[in-house]
Amino acid sequence: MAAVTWRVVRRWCPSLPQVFRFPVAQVHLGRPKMRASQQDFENAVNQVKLLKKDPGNQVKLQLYALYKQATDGPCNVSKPGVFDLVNKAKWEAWNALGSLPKETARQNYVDLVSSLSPSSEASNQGKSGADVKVQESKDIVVTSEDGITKIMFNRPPKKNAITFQMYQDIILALKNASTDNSAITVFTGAGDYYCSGNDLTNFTSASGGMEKAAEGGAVLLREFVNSFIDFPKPLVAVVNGPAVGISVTLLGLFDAVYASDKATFHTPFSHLGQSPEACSSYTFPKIMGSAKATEMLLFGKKLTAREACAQGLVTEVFPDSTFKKEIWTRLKAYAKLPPNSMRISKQLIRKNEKEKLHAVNAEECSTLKERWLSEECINAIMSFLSRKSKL
Ligand SMILES: CCCCCC/C=C/C(=O)SCCNC(=O)CCNC(=O)[C@H](O)C(C)(C)COP(=O)(O)OP(=O)(O)OC[C@H]1O[C@@H](n2cnc3c(N)ncnc32)[C@H](O)[C@@H]1OP(=O)(O)O
Repeated sequence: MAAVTWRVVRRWCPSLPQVFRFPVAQVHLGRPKMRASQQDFENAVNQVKLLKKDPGNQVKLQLYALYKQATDGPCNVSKPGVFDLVNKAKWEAWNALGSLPKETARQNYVDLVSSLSPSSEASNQGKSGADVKVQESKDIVVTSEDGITKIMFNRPPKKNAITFQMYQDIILALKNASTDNSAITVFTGAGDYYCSGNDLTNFTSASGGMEKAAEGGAVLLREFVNSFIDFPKPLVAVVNGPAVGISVTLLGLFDAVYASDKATFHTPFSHLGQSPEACSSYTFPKIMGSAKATEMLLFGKKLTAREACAQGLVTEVFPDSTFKKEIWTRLKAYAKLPPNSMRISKQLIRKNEKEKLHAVNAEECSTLKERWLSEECINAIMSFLSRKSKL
């Protein structure tokens, strides 16, 4: 099987990868699908041979890398010489998958092949006997176009507040984006808000009592933030409007943050009887100095986009009237830069911080778990829900 894939890639990949455009594909994410079986994987390998349309060199390299990872595990061969262009590109694609588990690589391979041939997914599911209906998630919309995977909060009637399901959808979206053929990944919001933070009804509507909900929430939050800490490609936020709570704190883990001049940045944790998350207790003082971080994280000072830019949390601010046009033109140009180079540079920048970020995340989550059970927090949430308080 390896030889077949190797031949296919070699035939498809006669020169160094150029920058290829990928066709527009909209992927609605829902609950994680059943794990791909060995049979699904083998079916997908055979399906690749039958593809009528050349999917482009980027995709073929990704297929090669995932195949090798799924069958041989992490890259274990030495890097080809600098003039061995094709093999070097293949080696780099495989090596970039790091320690991705074999099962995950197998699943990603099957998903990637499914996305190339729309009818194949249904037939794969039929063959494995899994009659799993993939539930579409209307609240997180993931699209891929022009080398950019866009993950959009899509719950405008609730100002894009994040439900437990949306946290899970985002974890899955980031997992898929880390191995898809896009060069960069972008978060943005639908409607007038970027995101109003954690949905304050998450805990009150959870079955099984507050204690169980707090326990589960802390585990989910930790995994959610970890997927941002470990995300391997450039991660960009396009902040189209006000941002609150966790949607602000996460920005410290992004590689670039572009904002409309209508955006505001608000972390009202003390008002809610809570404490900072998403590593902001570490990233914010580092980005803006401890005095300014204290004003935001302890006193809940809301920043305008220009203030946030002056503090280093935002990369650049645009007039709202031209924001979308200007920013997408720019991002499309960035997405044409060599993806491996960007990924490797990000790895260098993030490498020395990772251990620290994971430790901070763990501590923030266990602190929050306690906070969610505190009287201060419960009263603040009840007050919001009974509309006595608005931020
Ligand atoms: C796994 C768990 C991880 C948890 C991590 C910890 C995260 C912490 C945080 O994110 S803390 C921040 C939480 N967010 C807030 O406190 C914001 C609360 N919302 C507001 O203060 C306001 O709604 C507003 C300022 C965002 C917008 O005000 P306004 O323009 O006047 O609109 P409405 O208030 O009428 O809102 C419209 C509609 O949306 C509902 N809504 C808005 N935000 C949230 C929210 N965060 N949670 C739940 N619901 C929200 C609001 O109730 C209205 O609903 P309705 O039309 O009344 O049904």
